[in-house]
Amino acid sequence: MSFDITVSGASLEAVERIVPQLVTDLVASRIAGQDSSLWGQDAEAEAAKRLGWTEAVVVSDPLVPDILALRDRLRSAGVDHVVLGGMGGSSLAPEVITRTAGVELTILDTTSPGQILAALSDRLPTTAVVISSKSGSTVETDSHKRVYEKAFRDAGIDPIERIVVVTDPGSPLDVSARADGYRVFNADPNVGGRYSALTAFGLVPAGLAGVDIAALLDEASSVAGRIAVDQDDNPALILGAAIAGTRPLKDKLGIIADGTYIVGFADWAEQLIAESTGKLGKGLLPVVLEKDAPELGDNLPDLQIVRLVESARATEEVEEGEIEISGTLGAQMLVWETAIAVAGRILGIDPFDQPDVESAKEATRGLLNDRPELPAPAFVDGGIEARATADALTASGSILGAIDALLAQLPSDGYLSIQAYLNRHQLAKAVELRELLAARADRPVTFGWGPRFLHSTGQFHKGGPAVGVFLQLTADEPRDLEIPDRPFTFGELIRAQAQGDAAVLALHGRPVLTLTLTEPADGLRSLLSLLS
Ligand SMILES: O=P(O)(O)OC[C@H]1O[C@H](O)[C@H](O)[C@@H](O)[C@@H]1O
Repeated sequence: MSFDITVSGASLEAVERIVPQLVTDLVASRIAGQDSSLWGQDAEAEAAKRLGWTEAVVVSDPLVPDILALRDRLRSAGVDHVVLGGMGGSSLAPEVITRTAGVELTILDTTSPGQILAALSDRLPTTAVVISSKSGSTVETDSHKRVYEKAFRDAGIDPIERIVVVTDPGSPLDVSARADGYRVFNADPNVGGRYSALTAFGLVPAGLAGVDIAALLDEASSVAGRIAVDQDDNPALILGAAIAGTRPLKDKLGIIADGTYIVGFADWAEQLIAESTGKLGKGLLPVVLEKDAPELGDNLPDLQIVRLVESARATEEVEEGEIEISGTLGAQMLVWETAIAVAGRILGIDPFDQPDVESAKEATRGLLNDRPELPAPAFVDGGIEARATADALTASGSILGAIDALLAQLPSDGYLSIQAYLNRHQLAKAVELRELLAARADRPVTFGWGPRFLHSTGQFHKGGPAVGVFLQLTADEPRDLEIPDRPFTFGELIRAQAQGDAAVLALHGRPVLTLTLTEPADGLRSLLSLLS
């Protein structure tokens, strides 16, 4: 078992209709051969520098001994804890890889001051930090590096001994880290962030944390031959057609872990699917669902279920209308990457760009420069401040009324996105809002931690079909944290990120309700009880 897929219902019909054409067009072998003309003329220049992932397994192989040697050196220096600072493609793959292997890796893909302070005070004397950024210019990751450099120095530890950098050759981070004497791993610059799982970005943090990364590459390698051939049973062609070819298009992909040994696969797949396809008003929205999610009982015509099952089950009868997939983690990563490239061709979009991500970053920068006063809340109810992009949303003067007014804006093909700019560890229960609101909305509901999701599903929210409504949760965190040599703190940054994204969503005509928990723990408790 390296990878199995079974399709039924509308997705089976799509596979039967589309795969023969994909075979005739030699799509599989052309992807494997890095043919950049597959997505049309407008996409060709970008695709020409974004197809390196097709040979990632071979290119990455020589990295493995270097990573393992560094792991041994750090361990013999007493390191027993690895932290990763990185966003999007630079953290999501290491997350699923280490969670699946049951190996500890502390991931900082946040700007929550409380969450970062907690990491800084956790085993600092025996900690190594991986700073990962392809572009080498991501503000969150640069800030993680700055605070850890200071913390190590303050503790009398030379940061050069403890910080490892992963970046593309020639990036600003590559240049400065090499000049400072850090250990740097470079990755193939012809691979985009969300396609970088099997490159240094997935392998360095996971390998240093203790995962058997050679085995992961072997898993991917075992499926590489099958996905490169122009045949009807090529699993990447089947998956691409099944998710992107249904008629009418079922453009919400409900991904359910149901027996797979992989922990958190959908968190990784979310970025690959949403950021690759969500543009030009089109795209596939990944919705991470539990086995008993309210959406499953709603018989939603635009929801395609993808069930990740254990190996034996994939060969049994598939649940009507669903796609069932099994496979090892390495194999799944490579098949999904290829399938999304195939889906891009079917949908008529460039799967390798992310034209709308920059807009939220720009808005954030503008707010940090200009420092406008936060507008007064429309109302405060039980310690929760409410602000919205339209007065009608807050006219009721109550939290429940405002949430219902937001849900009333949902079109029949819409979705609700919950965006929690919160301390993920302290307020972990915020994820429970998803089930409660899905039961209330009768439409698909997604949940993302901010600012993490901005580098993942954020592209879809702005570039995909304009049918989303947005619930932002922010908090007045009790402690803030300076970012060394920066004119703003983490607290100011996370606030500007939420405000900046809301402003851009509003420019796209989308409704946004922002609830600020002035006492975070109490506020979340009362929100959960209000909705229960
Ligand atoms: O690895 P970095 O260059 O820091 O980028 C991290 C993330 O940043 C952006 O938001 C991109 O849209 C993502 O695709 C990328 O994974």
